Amino acid sequence: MTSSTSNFELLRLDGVTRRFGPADQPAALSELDLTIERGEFIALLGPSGCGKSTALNCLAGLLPLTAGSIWQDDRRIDTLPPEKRGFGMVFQNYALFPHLTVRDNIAFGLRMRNLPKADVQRRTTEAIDMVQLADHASKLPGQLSGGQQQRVAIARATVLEPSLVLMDEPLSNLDAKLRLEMRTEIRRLHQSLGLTTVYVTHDQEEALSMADRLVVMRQGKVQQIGTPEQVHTKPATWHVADFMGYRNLLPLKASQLHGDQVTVDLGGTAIRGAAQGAVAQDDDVIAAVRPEDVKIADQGVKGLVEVVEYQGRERAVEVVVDGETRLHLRTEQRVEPGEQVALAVTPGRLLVYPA
Ligand SMILES: Nc1ncnc2c1ncn2[C@@H]1O[C@H](COP(=O)(O)OP(=O)(O)OP(=O)(O)O)[C@@H](O)[C@H]1O
Repeated sequence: MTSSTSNFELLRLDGVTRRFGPADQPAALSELDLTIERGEFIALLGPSGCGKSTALNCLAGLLPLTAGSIWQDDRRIDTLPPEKRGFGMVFQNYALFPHLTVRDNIAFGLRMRNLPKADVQRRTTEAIDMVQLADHASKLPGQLSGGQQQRVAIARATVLEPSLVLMDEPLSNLDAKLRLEMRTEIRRLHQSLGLTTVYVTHDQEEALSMADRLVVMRQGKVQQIGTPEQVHTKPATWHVADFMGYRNLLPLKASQLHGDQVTVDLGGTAIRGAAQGAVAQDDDVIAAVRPEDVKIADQGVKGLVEVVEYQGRERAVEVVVDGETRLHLRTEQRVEPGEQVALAVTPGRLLVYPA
């Protein structure tokens, strides 16, 4: 094995920063600290423009760092060109060789390594099957759909079993059904080949279902690093909560404190939530709760149903409390616009952030 593909125990990003403009402007990526263990599946998650691709390109060696360093164990690698890093890459527009068939595109890297012919054939066939392209193996990239081309790129990158695989929204061109299948396939491949993967997506569901740890970013900065469960149930800031599906973000006041519990007043009804960060009495706060944790009840916060959207088994309902605060909830109950309802929040599910 050459040194470029040697494996590692830890990959460490230390204060990785990348600017595209002058130093008085916010950086595209600001002081990213992250340690990745061998075998981990890491998702970089966040809204458009938050710096995910910039982070991945810095890792890949496609963008020089403005500041900081990247280490593979005790070897500094941010000064190496991309090809010396030996990483597998699947990017949105990662060009295939147009004059080579699907099979030859996938086999290319293996052949370059002078592996025995039978090995090349076996591994290539496995990779083609994995991305479900057996029927297209003899076609040229130009004869494939965008999604099929992307699958060739995934197979081509992973067939080499690189020490690190970098993927930037690799499923973005696929239809919904195939996207779900490929999620599982990529995760399976990651596991069975013992890969280490860094995966960029703006799709929280994709990140939650695939990754061991999520790095949630906003405006070039890390907001939270944690397991899917940590990020999903205990978002570090209300921005992360917003991104993780806490659609109800209510600007309220903290009326009482009891340890780490906070009482807020919503439409004349006191509700208890768990303080996330430093909250003092009478502080302005943001109370966050998911639509699925707000229920129509016999008593509770009074509101007026304004919008009802049919969504199969459930309905998405928008209720106005006190004539101004909008609450989103999901219910199997039949309700109509104009109806008065009472709402209850599932105990323990209201999170209260400093505003
Ligand atoms: N080559 C460039 N020149 C100037 N600004 C850039 C360049 N590349 C990215 N940026 C800026 O850096 C910021 C982060 O961009 P980046 O592509 O990393 O975001 P992202 O989270 O990957 O977004 P998306 O999901 O839309 O791809 C954005 O404000 C973007 O406009």
